[in-house]
Amino acid sequence: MKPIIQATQVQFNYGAQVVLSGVDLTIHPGEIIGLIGENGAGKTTLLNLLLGLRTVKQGQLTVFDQRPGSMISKQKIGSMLQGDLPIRGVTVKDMLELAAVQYPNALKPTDLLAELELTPLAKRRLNALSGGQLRRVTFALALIGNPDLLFLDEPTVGMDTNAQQAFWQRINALKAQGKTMIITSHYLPEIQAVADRICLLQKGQIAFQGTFQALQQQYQQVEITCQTALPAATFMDLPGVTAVTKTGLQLQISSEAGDATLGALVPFLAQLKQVAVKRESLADIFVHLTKGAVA
Ligand SMILES: Nc1ncnc2c1ncn2[C@@H]1O[C@H](COP(=O)(O)OP(=O)(O)OP(=O)(O)O)[C@@H](O)[C@H]1O
Repeated sequence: MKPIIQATQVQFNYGAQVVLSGVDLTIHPGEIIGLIGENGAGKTTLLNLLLGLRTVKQGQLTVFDQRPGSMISKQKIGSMLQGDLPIRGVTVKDMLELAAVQYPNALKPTDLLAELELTPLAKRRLNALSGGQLRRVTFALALIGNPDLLFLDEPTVGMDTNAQQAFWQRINALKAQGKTMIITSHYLPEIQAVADRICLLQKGQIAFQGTFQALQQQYQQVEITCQTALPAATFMDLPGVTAVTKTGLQLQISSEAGDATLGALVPFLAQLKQVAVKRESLADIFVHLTKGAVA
């Protein structure tokens, strides 16, 4: 399948500050990419390059086989960027109608408002919306052109819990329709749940690209808990073990090589009860990978 986005050795700098370097990225139709990284890692800059708002300094970047910012790619992309402030004096419905005329396959504003449960806000001026309401309207603006490709930069910031749930339901529905998305978020459980692939940017470089499962496999930190009468010392020297604590019968083993440690526990299994293994979440792994790295 032909990729929608192809980045080869992309580099970008603001003056002397290199913000992105050596970025290779291929995104296929229907994929959801979770773009994560610390503050200042270069996520928004990458989205700006993909939108043609900034120009690549070195390397190649194509979107729908075109240079970023071309008319064809503009008509196929919907974006929700940080600090997006549409014209604030107009009403929600008028804003959507103004936006709709720019796209050949636009959705009907009233239908979209109904689908996103925004009809009660249709006649409200944008400057009379709360922060979370404005974010939801900005999402509607990203969808109005019925885009094939969506860039969503920290989309749920400011949304209340109900709005966030409705947002992720909508994202799953869009995924089912085959839309392609790049989503950045600092709420990593959201990214873990929705992304087909994670792309971790560190100081402007891609430090990891792949499924969450592949990241978990690469990062073998696990916590094993169980009940046993065996002394803690039995487990200290097993492969991968970094710490062992025991309180009463309750044993906790920390390991940096989960598969190796679990394998070495097999001979003891008859003496271990209620064994539980907790693998690291995306948020845990992110902390380990970025700890001490200042962007
Ligand atoms: N207009 C600009 N002029 C100069 N430097 C900039 C400009 N915009 C961003 N930068 C710098 O580029 C780097 C990358 O910024 P970017 O906004 O892409 O990071 P980010 O990963 O999106 O961060 P965050 O998670 O905080 O949104 C940062 O060091 C930032 O200070």
